[in-house]
Formats: sequence, structure tokens, C-alpha cells
Amino acid sequence: MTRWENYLSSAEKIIASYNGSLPLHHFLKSFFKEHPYMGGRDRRWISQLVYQYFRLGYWGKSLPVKEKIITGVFVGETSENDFLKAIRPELNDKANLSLEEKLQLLPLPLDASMLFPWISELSEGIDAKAFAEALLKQPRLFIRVRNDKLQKILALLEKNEVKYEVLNTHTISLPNSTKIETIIPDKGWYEVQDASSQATGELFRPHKNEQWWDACAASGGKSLLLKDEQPDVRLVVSDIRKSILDNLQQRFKTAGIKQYESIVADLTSDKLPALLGKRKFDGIILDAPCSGSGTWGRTPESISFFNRDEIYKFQSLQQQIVKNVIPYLKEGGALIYITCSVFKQENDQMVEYIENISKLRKQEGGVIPGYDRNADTMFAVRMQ
Ligand SMILES: C[S@@+](CC[C@H](N)C(=O)[O-])C[C@H]1O[C@@H](n2cnc3c(N)ncnc32)[C@H](O)[C@@H]1O
Repeated sequence: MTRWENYLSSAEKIIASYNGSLPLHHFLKSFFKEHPYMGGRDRRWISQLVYQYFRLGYWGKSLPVKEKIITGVFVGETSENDFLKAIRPELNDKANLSLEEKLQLLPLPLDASMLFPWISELSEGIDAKAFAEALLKQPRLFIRVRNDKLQKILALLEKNEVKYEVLNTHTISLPNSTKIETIIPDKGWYEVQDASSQATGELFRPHKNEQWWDACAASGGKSLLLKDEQPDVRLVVSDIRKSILDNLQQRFKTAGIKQYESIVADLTSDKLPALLGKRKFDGIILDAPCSGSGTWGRTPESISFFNRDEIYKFQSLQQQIVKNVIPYLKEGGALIYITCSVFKQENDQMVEYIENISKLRKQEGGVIPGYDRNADTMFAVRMQ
């Protein structure tokens, strides 16, 4: 067997044994631990083959796994590569064709609903074809520039010959494989944060001395965005998981942010008043637990294992959380409702729900498409 046939056979084995219960990158990690003779290059290629297989979603279920892997590499890679050269040279010769042209050459037709079978559930404003086809490609890595370090960061990227793109004064798009932490040693200069996630911050607009609550803070991506916009907000962060708030603490320390209060809280619990007392906030960021369907370009295995009923489980959790959180908003205060979902049940229908149960009205926002720049697709609205 050649090296390339070995890669293909390992990828087939991994796909046959993977059942979706662990994230694929964890599963691959333990697979490679059990096969320590595989070097870095082997691991990269095998992982890529497995990911390209899952990027095709429901397409080609009747084909042998091997054929689906080869097709995944053919449609997903934009240039000639050693794998196709060795395994299917006639496809390698066509690797530079456009996606449209490549789709004409496939053994079976491929449309958006095969790549993403829940097209009818998409939020208003999402271009279904563009969204689904973007799933074929690995998303980019994005950083948010902090402390006016744009020029210094660009100089380092150029020195390291990284092909970057500056999207705006604080967002840089980078190849996914960029080892950013070795290129920019000072972690205070930037945050790794998806371009669409960065864009949610445009809705915050905090003022000096205001009191804000990041209610599902996790490791603090949105809180850091808020504090960088207005360092003088008084901030409360909470999450149901203590461990993730420990990560937040570490991240805040690195970013030089000291003033904030951290609370472990289950937002579905009736114990919330005991934790928050009579406080009222000028702004609440509710980055709700959700399906994560807007980020499946990074975890394409999710498409093969997702069950549609889960959308409604998330919607019901979001309704419960929203109902408990809104009473803590001051009269005239702003609720920033965010998800990284593309489903209308978690987005548009939640806005309707909030308007039905409260005096809050949507002021601005909606879907933040990521498919035009190889980023996640998110949803963010400002309600007041
Ligand atoms: C989308 S993530 C938040 C991401 C974060 N805002 C950021 O920018 O990095 C949602 C968070 O909600 C938390 N969560 C889930 N269920 C919860 C609940 N019942 N009460 C409070 N937090 C919850 C999860 O632990 C998770 O960290």
C-alpha cells in the first residue's frame, strides 16, 4: 500500500468507528494516541480526509465511504494536491476548477439540502445556497486586535509570511493553520474571535459607569468585547459552569481586566433572585445556549448526527432563560440577544417570544452572515 492508500484506509476506519458522541477533534486525538507511529504530516492528512467526508453532509450516502472522501477532497480543496495526484490524478488535473464546474463532474447531483438538510428551518435573510456551499470549506481563523496594535501585528504577520486579510480596523482574517500564539507572543494584543462574533459588539454601545450583565459568559468572549468598547462599565459575568468561569478569570487577567464580578448561576433556576438580589442592569448580553448550527463549518460532523428535535429543546431552554433574565433589565435598558444558530426557532421566533412576554422591541440587528468571508454565521439583536 502507498502512503496515500494508507491515509485513505485510516480515514475509512475512523469514519466507521465514529458515532458522534464526542467532538470529532477529540476522537481524532485519541485515535492518534493509539497509533503513535503516525507523524504530524500523516495526522494532518488523515484528519483532513475525515473532515472533508463530513463536509459533504447527507450527500453520497449510497456511495462507498472511500468515494465520498475522495469527492470531499475534490470539491473542498481549491488547488492541486498530493492526495488527489496519487489517488485520482484525473480529478487532480481539475482541482483548480470553480465549485460550480466541479459539481457538474460529480457522480451524483449535489444541492444545498444535501449539505444542510434543514434548509426550511433557516432564519430569514440567510442565503441557503451560499450558506450550504460554504460548509464545504474550512472556515478561517480570525483575531480581534486590541490596544491599537494593528500595525505591530501586521508587521509580525508579514515577517512570518502569513497571508492575512484586514477586514476592518480590528478584524484580521488568517489561514486556519496559523500558529498565532507563536507569531504574536504578547497575548494582550489580540483575542482569537470569529469575525461574526466580533460583529455582535456593534450592538452593545455601553456608556461609562453603566451596569452590564453578561449572563451566559462562558470564557468571556463577549465580555472582553464589551470591556474593550467601554472599560468603565460595571460588569457582572455568570455561567452555569464554574470551570468555564475559571477560564474567563484567566483570560481577563491576561487581558489586564480586573474590575468585574463573577457568579455561578443556572438561569433556569428559581434561585436567581438569591444570587442577584434587587439589581437592575443597563444592558444584558444573553449569548444563549443554542444548537451552534452557525458554526458547523468548524465541526461538520455535527450535520451527520444532528436530530431536528433538538432545535425545539434549545428553543424551550432559551424561552425559560429569557423569561428569568428580563426582569433584571432596567426600564429602557438593552437586551442583546445572541445565538450562533441559523435556525429561525432559536432566532426570529425568539425575538417574537420576547416581544410577546415583555415590553422589549427589536431595535436593530438580525442574522450576521459568515458565509461570504469563511466565518461563522450568527444572530444578534438589540432589544429595548
Ligand atoms: C454560547 S455559550 C456563551 C459564549 C460566550 N458568551 C462567549 O462569547 O464566549 C452559552 C453558555 O451558556 C451556558 N449555559 C447553558 N445553560 C445555562 C443555564 N441554564 N444557565 C446559565 N448558563 C447556561 C453554557 O455553559 C455556555 O457557556
